Amino acid sequence: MTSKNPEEEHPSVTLFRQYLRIRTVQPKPDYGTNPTLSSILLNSHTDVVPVFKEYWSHDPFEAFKDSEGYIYARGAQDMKCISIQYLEAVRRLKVEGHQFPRTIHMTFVPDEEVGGHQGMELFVQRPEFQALRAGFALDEGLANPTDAFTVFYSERSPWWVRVTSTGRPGHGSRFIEDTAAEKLHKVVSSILAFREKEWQRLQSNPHLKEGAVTSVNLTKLEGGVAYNVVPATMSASFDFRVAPDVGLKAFEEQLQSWCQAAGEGVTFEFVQKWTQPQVTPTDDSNPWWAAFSRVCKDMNLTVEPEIHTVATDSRYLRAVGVPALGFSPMNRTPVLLHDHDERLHEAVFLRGVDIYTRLLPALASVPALPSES
Ligand SMILES: CSCC[C@H](NC=O)C(=O)O
Ligand SMILES: [Zn+2]
Ligand SMILES: [Zn+2]
Repeated sequence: MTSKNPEEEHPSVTLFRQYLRIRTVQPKPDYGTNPTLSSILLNSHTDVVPVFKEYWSHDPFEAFKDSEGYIYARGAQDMKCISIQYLEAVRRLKVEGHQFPRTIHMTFVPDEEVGGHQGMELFVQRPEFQALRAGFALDEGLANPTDAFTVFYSERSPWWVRVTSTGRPGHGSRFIEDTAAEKLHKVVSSILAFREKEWQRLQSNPHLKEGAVTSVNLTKLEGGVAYNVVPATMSASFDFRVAPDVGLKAFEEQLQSWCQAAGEGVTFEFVQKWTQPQVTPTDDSNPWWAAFSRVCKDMNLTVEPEIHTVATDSRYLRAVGVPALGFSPMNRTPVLLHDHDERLHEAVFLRGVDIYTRLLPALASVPALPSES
């Protein structure tokens, strides 16, 4: 059966034609990649967070470089640096004529900074994503002010919770009982007491890193219409970041009981709720980790494996079974993502290109996994 419409071409014919296009001409045959193996996905997001221009030393979209070599711009760390480092490393490897068994894909995705719902969350469900056959992914990490590099193997689950309290209204001059504010205050106290407990747990155990405990911040208070009117409803919004070892069902029950204990008419809703935390193993049973850490060792890089404190697109990749490491090759660099004067030293940037230039060949040469043979 033949077809005139190229879109209807039999997949075997397409494959045959793709094979014919690979120039396996002696004496320098380009044997190409091994497409039966899963690929390496280099992910970066292209969106950045807003700026408060008046607090910046330089225009945040000018990419000003000072006399010492610091480049100031929104996205300098988060994460336009990495997009270009990936491209530069791949370009170098191509110029040098390297070929690896595994294909390397790069994705430049939108929407990460507002949750990835229109970006990676959708993309991982698409046939185009399946077609990449990603076996392992690299995505963003964080800068590290010390000589070491942080690498993230998991992340906390963002739960954005809005607690709404209803109560008796009335004149602001009276002792009204069961007010919305009184009940909301109880919930706020319970949640801030929990926050304090987690903070103390982190402070008292030097082995615990920030990503390993649950954090919460009260980020919004809403309600009220006038000074002398007791409102019938008020709300408080919280940004919880739930550690990956926390039982999520029990945690939700805890939220429920804090609200119940505050009295009648206190409810909560989720504005963001991630429930599929995954951990990418960081031992040599994971061949991707073995390859990653071997390169770091060979390059004398000290690596500190941690749980990411913020939510990145890695969570969507891990949730569909693609192991991922969050890695931004920026040591000796203060963590300035989302901050004023976000900046990166050009030498650190260039060193990052060198690091990817070593990492990519190793990752793209990981031998066939048991599941691939
Ligand atoms: C909960 S979706 C928001 C994702 C965002 N990511 C980066 O900052 C974050 O606040 O962690
Ligand atoms: Zn980012
Ligand atoms: Zn960000």
